Amino acid sequence: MALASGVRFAPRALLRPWALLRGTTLGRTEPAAGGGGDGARRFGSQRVLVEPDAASGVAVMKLRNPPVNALSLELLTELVISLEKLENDKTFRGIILTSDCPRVFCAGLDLTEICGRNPAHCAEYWKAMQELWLRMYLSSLVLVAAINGACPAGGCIIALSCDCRVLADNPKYRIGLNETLLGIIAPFWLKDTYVNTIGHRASEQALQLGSLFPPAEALQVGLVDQVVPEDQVQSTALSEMARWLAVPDHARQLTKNMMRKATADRLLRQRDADTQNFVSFVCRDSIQKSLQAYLEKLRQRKG
Ligand SMILES: CC/C=C\C/C=C\C/C=C\CC/C=C/CC(=O)SCCNC(=O)CCNC(=O)[C@H](O)C(C)(C)COP(=O)(O)OP(=O)(O)OC[C@H]1O[C@@H](n2cnc3c(N)ncnc32)[C@H](O)[C@@H]1OP(=O)(O)O
Repeated sequence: MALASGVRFAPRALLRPWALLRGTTLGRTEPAAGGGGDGARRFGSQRVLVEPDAASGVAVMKLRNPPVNALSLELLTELVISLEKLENDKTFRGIILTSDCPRVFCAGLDLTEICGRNPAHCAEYWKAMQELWLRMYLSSLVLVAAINGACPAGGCIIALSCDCRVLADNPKYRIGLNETLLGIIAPFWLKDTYVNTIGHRASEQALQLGSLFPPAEALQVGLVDQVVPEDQVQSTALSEMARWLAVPDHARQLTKNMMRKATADRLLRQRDADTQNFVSFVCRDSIQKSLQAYLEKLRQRKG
């Protein structure tokens, strides 16, 4: 997205996301329940519901990939497209990101995308993950995460890519990077995002231990900015948004860029190497075995 200074803020898509979406409903616009004018029209895709409010310049973007909003390739792609659409529409200055699935904000990577898949698929998947992170982390819009459910691993990264996080006060809604408990390792740009948010020492501990923080601890360590009763998450996110939108866009955007560019550039410089690392790591027999075992455990603990 172009800034007043002419600096291009978010990297252009290196993917060809449209190709994935043939036959989906992306781009369809429908009236919101009880809505009337343009400002109340929804658009979106199968897995991302966008409720734009032109009057306030704020859109609510809801993840709806049941049961747990796992980041499938399709969800990643649809998120990038929806974000780009809002960024290209000068009406919008902010997005509230939340979940349409009960009790889960986002379960992180869709493990079925990297279990028993060939290297080419894993590479395509990881590039889509990189793309979403880059787009969100550098977005010129204000992004507020209204975290209304569990938020492990990749879910936490989605939340950390936002400018501000409001978490519902429910002990089951834990947030953090638990990769080590799955026998995998957070890549450097997830680690950098963590360090940028909660500092080096806290990240060192939390990453090695694979800590998932309940709300009070998440607030204490600085992973989230507010913890509020569940029925106040949306209204609090809107109040936070108002606070951020009170700042002139150009000053806030340039400051955000100043704070985040070095971290994003680090990935941009070594994107291919990062993809190769990921693919060779997750395709190892031993890693495939632990991912399979973890998925099996998730499936069995149901009911
Ligand atoms: C030397 C090193 C060099 C280089 C390193 C390079 C790269 C590094 C490598 C890898 C880094 C990769 C980064 C990974 C980040 C991630 O995001 S990994 C994913 C981690 N996610 C989790 O651990 C969450 C797991 N899920 C849960 O804990 C719970 O499901 C949750 C609390 C979210 C919700 O609980 P509940 O409501 O009770 O739901 P269920 O547990 O019953 O689940 C319902 C069905 O959903 C399936 N499912 C859950 N999570 C996932 C998932 N992440 N992917 C796919 N599927 C998932 C679950 O199996 C149930 O399915 P079923 O209905 O039984 O078929």
